[in-house]
Amino acid sequence: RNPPPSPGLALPVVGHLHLFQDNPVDQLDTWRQRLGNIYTLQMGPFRCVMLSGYELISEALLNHHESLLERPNNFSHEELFKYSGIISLGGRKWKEQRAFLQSTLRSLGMGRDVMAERIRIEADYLLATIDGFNGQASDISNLVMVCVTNVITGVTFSKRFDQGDKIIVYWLGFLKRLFHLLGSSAVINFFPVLKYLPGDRFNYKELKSIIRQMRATILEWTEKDKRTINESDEAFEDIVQAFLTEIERKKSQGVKDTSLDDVNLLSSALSLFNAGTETVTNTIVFAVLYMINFPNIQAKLYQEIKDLVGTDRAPDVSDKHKLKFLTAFIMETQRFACVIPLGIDRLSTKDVSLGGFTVTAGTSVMVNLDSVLRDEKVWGDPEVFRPDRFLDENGSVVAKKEFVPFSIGKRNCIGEGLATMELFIFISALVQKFEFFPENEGQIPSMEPDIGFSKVAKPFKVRAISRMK
Ligand code: HEM
Repeated sequence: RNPPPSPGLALPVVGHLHLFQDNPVDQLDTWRQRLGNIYTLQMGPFRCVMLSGYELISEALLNHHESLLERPNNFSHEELFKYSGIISLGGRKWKEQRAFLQSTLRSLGMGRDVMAERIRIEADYLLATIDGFNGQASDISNLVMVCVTNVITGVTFSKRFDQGDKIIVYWLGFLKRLFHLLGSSAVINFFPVLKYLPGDRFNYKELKSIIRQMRATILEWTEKDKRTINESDEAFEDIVQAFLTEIERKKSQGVKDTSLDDVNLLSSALSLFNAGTETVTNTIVFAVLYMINFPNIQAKLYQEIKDLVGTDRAPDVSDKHKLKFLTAFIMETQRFACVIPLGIDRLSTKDVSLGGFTVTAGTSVMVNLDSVLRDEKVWGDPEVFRPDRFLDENGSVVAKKEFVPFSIGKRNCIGEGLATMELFIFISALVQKFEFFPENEGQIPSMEPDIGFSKVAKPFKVRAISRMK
């Protein structure tokens, strides 16, 4: 069968888990250098194959996509999400759910002016709140997350919240804790028996309780009883309205085998929050961190906006083609930060031949996006933060195929269009309005991230001095 090589002896019960060092992403890179772009890891009873480098990842996700569209049978997808919602569904139901959400997001304006307007309102709120700090050093990550969350609550439920709102304070607590716990409880994916230990050493019980509370909140936000559903409606103000209408249509057509039901409504709404808030928030926070680390780059970003847009109005999406250095800066921020380093795990449903090896059916397949975004052969100096790498000699933006923060193929990020718009509007607004400094002069906060399921900047405070006063 020619299985991909493994990094060493797989011990009974634990497999290769004992070989992991503190920083898992660095560890995977070390194995890649020794074993090549494809290798096997035995994680408890589960066989995983790790793919690195653009060639192999694109071969898997573009050429063999039909065999790699499912999610593995692990604790996160099975027990927490009960194989429901866009992230955890597989097969025909996933296809139905994805097509429905994609077309609903499009009809709600993803990539168009109406969506830009929604984001603009949140960007204005962000600027006004930061301005209110009057240059006092503060950690802005929670505030950014409120604004980014409001974009999703707007699209999903037509709701928005102010920073001090009790419900949003709770919600952010859930979201932040959820991402932390998805990292610390990941070991249960490979050793399900650990969840039966007394106490809650691996945060299994807490994680389940948080998901339960998030589902209850989402159910409340849908305001199902207060909505009037009309099956013939074609225009909707939010995803919930579109979803409930489709549920009614399916019912009246007598369709039973469908993913458009109440369970998937809650789970897909939860999926959009889980996938669409941390990622965008972290990227914006990293952008501010990099601006503090590289004042020359910050000055150049401001100068570009000042020269090409001015300071009387905020930059909008139609300015993007002019703001080439800013666009390159955002791309370099995404490359350098790589907030979802290992994508979301897949399951091979057939034997797949990859890189000269056989990945047998039933194997978990992980794609190491970090290995592509930091590949020395592609970028030359991947450890250097250099936005200019995305500009050619005429100053035009170069879109390299290896720029893959949203992954590739049929199951790539469904929110790419929305995220790209959010990053442009939020970051350009911040650059135009403020000059950012470290909390204490001369003490630059570290760019080294905390690594769990996602990469997060270590907490830092920033002084934002308004350029408009
Ligand atoms: C900078 C921001 C973002 C990054 C870097 C990012 C990255 C990713 C990555 C790497 C995947 C895994 C794709 C794969 O399995 O191959 C993914 C999936 C997904 N993302 Fe994003 N994402 C971002 C923002 C968003 C936003 C704003 C939304 C909400 C609209 C969103 C919704 C999703 C969903 C629902 C999936 C699962 C898709 C599926 O299973 O079919 N993401 N994202």
